[in-house]
Amino acid sequence: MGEVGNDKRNGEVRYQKSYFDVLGLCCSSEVPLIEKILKPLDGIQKVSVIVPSKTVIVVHDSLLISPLQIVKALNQARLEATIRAYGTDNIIKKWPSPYILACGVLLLVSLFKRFFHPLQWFALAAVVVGMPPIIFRSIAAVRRYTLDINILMLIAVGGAVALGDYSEAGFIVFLFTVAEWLEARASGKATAGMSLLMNMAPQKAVLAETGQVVDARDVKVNTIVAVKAGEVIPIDGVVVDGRSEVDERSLTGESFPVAKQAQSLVWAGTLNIDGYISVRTTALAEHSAVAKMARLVEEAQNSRSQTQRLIDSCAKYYTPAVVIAAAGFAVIPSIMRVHNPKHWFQLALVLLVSACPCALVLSTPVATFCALLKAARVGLLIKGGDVLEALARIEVVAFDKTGTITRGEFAVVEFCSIDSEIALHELLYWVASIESKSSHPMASALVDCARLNSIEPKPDCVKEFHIYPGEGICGEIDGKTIYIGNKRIAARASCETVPELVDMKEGVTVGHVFSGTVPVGVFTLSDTCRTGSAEAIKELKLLGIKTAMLTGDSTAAAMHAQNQLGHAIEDLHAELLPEDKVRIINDLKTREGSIAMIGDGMNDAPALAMADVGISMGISGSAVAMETSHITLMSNDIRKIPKAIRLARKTHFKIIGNIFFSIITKIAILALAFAGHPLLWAAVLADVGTCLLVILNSMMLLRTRTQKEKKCCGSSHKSPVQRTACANHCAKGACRSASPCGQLKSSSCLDEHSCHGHNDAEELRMHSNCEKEDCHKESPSPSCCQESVRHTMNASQEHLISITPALEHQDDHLQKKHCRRHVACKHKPNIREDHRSHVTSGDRPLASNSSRASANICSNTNKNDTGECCKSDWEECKRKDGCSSPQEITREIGGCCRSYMKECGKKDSCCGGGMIPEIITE
Ligand SMILES: Nc1ncnc2c1ncn2[C@@H]1O[C@H](COP(=O)(O)OP(=O)(O)OP(=O)(O)O)[C@@H](O)[C@H]1O
Ligand SMILES: [Zn+2]
Repeated sequence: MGEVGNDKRNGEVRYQKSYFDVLGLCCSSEVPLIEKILKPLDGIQKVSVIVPSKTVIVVHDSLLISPLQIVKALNQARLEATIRAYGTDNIIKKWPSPYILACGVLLLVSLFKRFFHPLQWFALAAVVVGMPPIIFRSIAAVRRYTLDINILMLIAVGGAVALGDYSEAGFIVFLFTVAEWLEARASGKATAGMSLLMNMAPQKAVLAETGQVVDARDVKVNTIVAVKAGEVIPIDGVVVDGRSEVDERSLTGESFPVAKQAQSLVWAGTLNIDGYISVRTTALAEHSAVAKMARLVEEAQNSRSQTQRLIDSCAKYYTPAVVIAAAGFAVIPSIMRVHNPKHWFQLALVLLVSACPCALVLSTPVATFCALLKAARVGLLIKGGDVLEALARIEVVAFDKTGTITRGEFAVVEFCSIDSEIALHELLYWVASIESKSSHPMASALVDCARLNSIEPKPDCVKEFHIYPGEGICGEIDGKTIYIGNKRIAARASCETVPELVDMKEGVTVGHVFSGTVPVGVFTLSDTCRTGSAEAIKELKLLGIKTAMLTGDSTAAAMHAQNQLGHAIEDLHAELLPEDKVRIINDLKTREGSIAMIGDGMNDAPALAMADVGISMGISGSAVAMETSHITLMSNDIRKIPKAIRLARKTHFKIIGNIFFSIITKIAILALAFAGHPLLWAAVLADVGTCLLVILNSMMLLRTRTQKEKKCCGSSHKSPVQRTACANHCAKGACRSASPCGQLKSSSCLDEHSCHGHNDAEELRMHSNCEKEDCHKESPSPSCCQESVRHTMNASQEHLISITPALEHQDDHLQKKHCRRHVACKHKPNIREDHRSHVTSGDRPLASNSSRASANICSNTNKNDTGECCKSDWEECKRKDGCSSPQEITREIGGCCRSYMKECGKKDSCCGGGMIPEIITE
């Protein structure tokens, strides 16, 4: 695949990154060889060798040297290099080469020498047929003064022939060549997944205006591209028109489709399932998230872990030492004229073959490679083997609260002016204008609240904007200096008193507004825990890991989250400044041991860097956090964290197993040789066999647990706890709980267990993650488990089946009644002071008077027949986050929009695609 890197299109320098499959790349011992070949060539900028996948990546100047010339140079050393074409996996040789087959047949015939002695020459013929590739590669290695496995094998075969042991020589050749072929096959399979990851984004894009098909790399930022149903989005961007569902599995590992419409962000490499959208690009193709991810994974493959470095440096001494010892065993006895020189010579040959550290050298990188690949597939970007090793040792996991444990999607509960001189809409205008410059999750809630009340924030009118990390922000607007933040901001505003809110809703975050030194406003915001937060923490506990919460938010808000999590978190720290977080991480590190920190925001970056493993949230999260962290969760599902730790631990055991196994076989063979049985063929078998076993053992990490999942999803006689666990670990190809209220099952699950057919309320609850029992008790229809359309997608991206289960005929009336009791906005304002005016986020006409005003007005005036309720506005849903169900009927009534679902998640019982959200004016 040729990929243009940092090219200067107008200038002459045009660096290109080319990928080569190098089948002759056996183990790390060949890395220096390849570097020696390529580095001196003109126009080569960087060479990276990925041993486990037999891949060489070269960054070169395409004008000075072409990929073809590079291949030629590699093949002069008999390395069997080919250019990897775009979109194809590296060549997996299905059958061994005719030479290997011929070698095998000849060897087989020679076994009959007992009956007819001259047949022994067939063994020699087998050697002759199978040897050429080994000889050529040895010559290439000798020319470059490197000692590699080919030379060792050549000496061993030569020695066996010299001893007249033709069968033995034939066996060595055959075993070696067959094992090489098997290895190539195995690593080819592992790489197939890798190149899939690299080639996720398409190379072509369609310009919306002209319909012209262009190279994705030539598309500039702010170009509108068209993406039809079934097509992969070519470049990161924002939807400007159209509506569809997008499968982001390739990026996030999440198998449920995400609804997109105007203003939604879309990512290159994700699949547009069912609608036509036009996308305004926000990045160049090479800077898209998927390209970044591919680059990181690639770099991760190249970085060597500590264990690996240790092994590599041992191997460096091991091979020459054993070769010298072998030479000693061959020469000294013959000088001393011992009575049995042949025995000693054989012993020397066994030693020589055992000098190859192949399996040992491969033990770490192959396992790491497979683990990183597996992680990337489920939406976990791990930056290297070292991180994986550190992750396996983690003893404490610290979470940031906002945006990590909670959704970070705040809703304004109250917004009050406490200064009779300042009208509410004016205050809201100031706050929203200044907040539009902030990226804090609270900021967007306040801006939204203003917009809902027909106030358009004007960030351009804000001067002297300043952020006080952990405290809030300030800015100058209309000639006034406005401070917005928690109670700490009072000190910044040089105000000594902080107005307290009386009769406040539990668990809300309180914000204060100061104009100069005068307190002018108070607001409260609420946020909810993410689906799966509690589970993730429980799972970490099962893994024996301690959990902590470090938040800049108030103690009350932290306690509220803790309550929602069922007091699962052991260590709680609130009202922290970024530097406090760093200090606590340090404390925990010395007190408890290895620590991982998970955060999303910019102010978490120092803490992420301080932790042994820093984990950042989401592709859309803060870029700084993504840079400083060691792991990025491509989706916001923190349940992936225990998964990652499990994977890391498993990899650790695999590596230990590999190392142990490769050492023990060497020792066994040498012990056998010294005990008087120098078996040359056994030594070769042990060498190539362990190599192969190490690869296969590591590849088990890539296995998907389909079998187990099928069983667990299908079985109905499991305990609820078991079923939750199973629903959660079910990944691709099995059922999976998705959003708090929506659940999707993929084809295999639907087909095999007809999950959508069962009506067992308990089962539905388990699958849909609705935590409240009364969900089903109150509404007989499976309202909780009803993402109404379940998508089945298969990898071919063409066969799209959507199954619409019979969920439409729900008892509408019952739901309405039910909803009325739960849905938000019925909250009555608590006005304690006479001059406090009040707004809630769902309200439109703003009570702009400063008197005892309370306004709970729906964002949409569609009242229902009784006149007391109104449906949530579809337009608003659309703008906020989009409809998560493609069902048109639900769309119209807005019942499916996620902001509604979010509300549902909070209320537990009202979740479902077909229901009508109502906002009640009291
Ligand atoms: N833009 C802002 N507008 C209003 N208040 C803010 C803003 N930024 C910060 N604050 C206040 O400062 C507090 C601390 O913010 P910080 O970003 O450190 O933590 P957080 O995001 O609330 O929580 P966590 O540390 O769990 O992510 C917030 O709880 C909020 O009260
Ligand atoms: Zn070897």
